Amino acid sequence: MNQPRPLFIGIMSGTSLDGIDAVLASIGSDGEAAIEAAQSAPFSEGLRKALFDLQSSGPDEIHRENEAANALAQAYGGLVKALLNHARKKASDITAIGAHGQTIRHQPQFGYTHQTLNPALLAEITGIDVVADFRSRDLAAGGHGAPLVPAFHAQQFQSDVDVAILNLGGIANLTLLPKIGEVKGFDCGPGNMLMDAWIEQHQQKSFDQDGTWATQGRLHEELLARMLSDPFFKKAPPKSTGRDDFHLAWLEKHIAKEVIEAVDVQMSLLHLTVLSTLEAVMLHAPQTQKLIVCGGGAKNIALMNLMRTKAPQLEIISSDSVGVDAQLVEALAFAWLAWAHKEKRPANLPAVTGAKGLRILGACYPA
Ligand SMILES: Nc1ncnc2c1ncn2[C@@H]1O[C@H](COP(=O)(O)OP(=O)(O)OP(=O)(O)O)[C@@H](O)[C@H]1O
Ligand SMILES: CC(=O)N[C@H]1[C@@H]2OC[C@@H](O2)[C@@H](O)[C@@H]1O[C@H](C)C(=O)O
Repeated sequence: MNQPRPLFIGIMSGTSLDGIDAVLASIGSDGEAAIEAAQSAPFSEGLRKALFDLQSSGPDEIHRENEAANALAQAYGGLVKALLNHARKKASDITAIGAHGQTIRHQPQFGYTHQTLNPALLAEITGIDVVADFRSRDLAAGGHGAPLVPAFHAQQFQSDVDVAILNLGGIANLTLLPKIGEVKGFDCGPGNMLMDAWIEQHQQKSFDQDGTWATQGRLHEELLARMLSDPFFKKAPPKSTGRDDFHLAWLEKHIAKEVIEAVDVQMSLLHLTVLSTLEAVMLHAPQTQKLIVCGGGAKNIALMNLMRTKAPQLEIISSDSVGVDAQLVEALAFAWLAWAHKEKRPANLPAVTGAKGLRILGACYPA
């Protein structure tokens, strides 16, 4: 009789700061992963603000960071319990949790990136082994420590055509999967983060549902051109980015002193995400036939429509249509990264991150 596949939990809270996604996944001996159950939860207002404030320096940083790390472990722990209840599983059924933590600083040029979380507390709360701190080993080997999902994408989205996977989270990142040849991947710039920040400032909404507000505006060509002139877009990979580089002050610098209707700025930001990502595909993998979009941005109808208008030669689909819920791809990737750690398999791709070689990622806090 076939042995049941081991179960892992993956937990992701990404740069959008919208909340936490958790998946329960079964993973086979070759790393083939399937979602068995999932739960998501928004951040409490207090924790969201604490994490947002930690993105830049300020008084009492060390104390505030440790408090946030504990609060995040409590929030992750609560979601793990809800997930186990929902799936009718016990802690002892789970091999390990892969927990990303919250990126509050990403400075690979100084040799560090920091994902806050108290993994020891998460192991204590759940009674399950916790694998965390996935990025630091790649950085220690000279890499960016990001993006890490390309190895998982290569496993999950293998295809008989040249395919690209685009994650549209706060930041956008691409994995280029040729039929033959090496997997490439890099961060390509802002995903939803600037659109989220702008609508929050002008409409007090956390995001532009389906891109409805953006479509009421007009594209401001000069603003778009100024934003696209940021050197990050032309930089050769390996490259990674975050809130450290793209934020409201960056946008305001490009608006300069010009008076532009807020809704036109939103439409221009929608174009920025679409054009910068498509240009990256065309520059680095012009042979691409199919683009699989995941992350919350895959749910933005206006954004997906604009992508299809600007790149009619590509088949552009959401990962939903190839069987993986677009919102859960990254959480599934962290379940897979925990599996890779437990199996002592390297999970970074040096061609993507720029590391000197393959490394086993993460550190384990036994239950
Ligand atoms: N229906 C929708 N319409 C428009 N945008 C949406 C919709 N649903 C989700 N989003 C966008 O997706 C974002 C969340 O995406 P996601 O959870 O993939 O990001 P993340 O994981 O936090 O970021 P990253 O991948 O950069 O770490 C929201 O902040 C919002 O901008
Ligand atoms: C430093 C950091 O947290 N980077 C995130 C962020 O969100 C998207 C993009 O920027 C990607 O580089 C990465 O996350 C995914 C999970 C990754 O490592 O592949």
